[in-house]
Amino acid sequence: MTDLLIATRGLTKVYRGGVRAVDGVDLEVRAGDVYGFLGANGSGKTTTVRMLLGLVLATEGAIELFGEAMPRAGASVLPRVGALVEGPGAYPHLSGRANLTLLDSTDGRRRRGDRRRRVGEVLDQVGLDPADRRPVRTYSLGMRQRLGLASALLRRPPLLVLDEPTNGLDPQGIREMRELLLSLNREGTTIFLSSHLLAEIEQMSSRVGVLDRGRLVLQEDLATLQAPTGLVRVRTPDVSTALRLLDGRVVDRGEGHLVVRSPDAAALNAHLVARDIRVTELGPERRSLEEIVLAASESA
Ligand SMILES: Nc1ncnc2c1ncn2[C@@H]1O[C@H](COP(=O)(O)OP(=O)(O)OP(=O)(O)O)[C@@H](O)[C@H]1O
Repeated sequence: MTDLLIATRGLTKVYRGGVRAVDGVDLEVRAGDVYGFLGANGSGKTTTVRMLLGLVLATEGAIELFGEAMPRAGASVLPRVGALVEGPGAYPHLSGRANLTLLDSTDGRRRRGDRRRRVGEVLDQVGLDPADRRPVRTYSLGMRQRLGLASALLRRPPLLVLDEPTNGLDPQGIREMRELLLSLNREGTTIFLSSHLLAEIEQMSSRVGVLDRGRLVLQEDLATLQAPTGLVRVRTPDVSTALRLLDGRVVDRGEGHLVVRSPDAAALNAHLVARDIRVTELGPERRSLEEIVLAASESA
């Protein structure tokens, strides 16, 4: 499991009272991934994230972060992991800046002289005003979420583990968070993020894991999942002429469009245009993540 930044085998959590919140999960997160961990409310995402970070003890199974067994290797591994878990903790009577300064001072390996600059940089990065002196208790949920991310970034960790990072953010805040995470990923940070929002995972992730009632029902690269299906969607005002021409290859038709079996969209386009069929739009069909997730959950 060593070339993976996060690897679990048979990870299971049974809470007291018998709730099997996580059931035999094998995660594989590679360096450079934006791994979208998708699941409905209550499917076990938070429990999994907490086990990865050593905050909840697994009932069964193994966890490795950076190839080292958790929670045993926590002291050497966790400084390399930036985490944002539900309800980021901060001192409510202090400003965001003061909270981060305090946090930075607990890390003995950090140079004191750089602290001001370091703290200013991460505040800036997450879109909080470094000059803001208001106490955290006056912060909105979105501002607290940003502060939580700033704390996670303070050590410039190569791996971020984020539980629902866009919780409480407005659409503009969600977009900023997405752009920030993608830019960190481009610079080399591996990101594991949980979400119950399909669209969010579809827009951000290179790899997807889907949790359904505690079980991992799907884990695959998004590009593989959304590879062309061998079908091409054609939009044209000349549906009936096109239908006659493509007889036998049309698998579906609708108002102003056809779905055609064809391995080569460009060749199909040339064929239609050569027969004077007006094409307003044409492209390979890809399954949406929603369709993929529904199919995986149904067959599990
Ligand atoms: N401390 C606990 N004791 C008992 N059961 C728990 C505990 N924490 C979570 N559970 C149960 O475990 C299951 C999974 O919960 P978990 O919070 O991990 O899911 P989730 O996917 O993160 O959901 P959400 O998106 O709502 O946070 C749920 O049935 C929940 O009620």
